[in-house]
Amino acid sequence: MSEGPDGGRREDGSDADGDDGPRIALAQGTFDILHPGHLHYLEDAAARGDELHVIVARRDNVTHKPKPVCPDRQRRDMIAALEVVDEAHLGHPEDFFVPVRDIDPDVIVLGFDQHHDEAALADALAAAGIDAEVARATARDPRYEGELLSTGDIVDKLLRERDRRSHSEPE
Ligand SMILES: Cc1cc2nc3c(=O)[nH]c(=O)nc-3n(C[C@H](O)[C@H](O)[C@H](O)COP(=O)(O)O)c2cc1C
Ligand SMILES: Nc1ncnc2c1ncn2[C@@H]1O[C@H](COP(=O)(O)OP(=O)(O)OP(=O)(O)O)[C@@H](O)[C@H]1O
Repeated sequence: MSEGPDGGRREDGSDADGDDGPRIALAQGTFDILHPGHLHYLEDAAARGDELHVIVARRDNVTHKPKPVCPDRQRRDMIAALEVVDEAHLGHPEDFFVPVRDIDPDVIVLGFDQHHDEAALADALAAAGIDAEVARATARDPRYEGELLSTGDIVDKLLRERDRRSHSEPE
């Protein structure tokens, strides 16, 4: 499951796979309109390895909530530009494990509210012959009045403001 303070390295310094290469952490998500909650998640994930790779969900695969407004490549490019991210990957159209095999992570870090179940994911990884721990990041709590820590909240506020303006402007 999770890792120790040194990110799960063994006495000999090797990582979960027993090799001496960098310990790879993997995060994933939609990342439509970036906000401090995303940064918190990615910093939490990055702290669990030497390198952070991120899979950005393809729009067509986002079926559990409203689809992102920003195009796939734009969302990937924004994640790739973050200092804390070593590499951002646009997810596979059909097989979620294709990029996982390419990245070969030591730990897959789920977001604090991500709808994936750790145990189910661990079982699916084992069944696919993928050797990676599964961990869950913490949530960022609001640090100041009005901080927007959800893409959905940002969109809702934008729509409310636009609606208010359109009703207050003279005909
Ligand atoms: C291990 C793992 C691999 C994934 N691989 C892909 C993928 O290849 N393509 C994709 O479109 N989504 C992939 N996803 C799904 C999305 O990245 C993300 O988990 C899902 O859309 C929920 O994102 P949200 O927390 O931003 O709502 C993967 C998720 C996990 C946990
Ligand atoms: N406030 C937050 N604190 C920590 N992690 C967060 C926070 N908000 C989002 N995340 C994480 O960022 C990842 C990407 O989330 P996503 O792109 O769905 O953003 P979101 O703001 O949660 O979107 P939505 O509001 O549409 O659900 C997920 O793993 C999610 O858990």
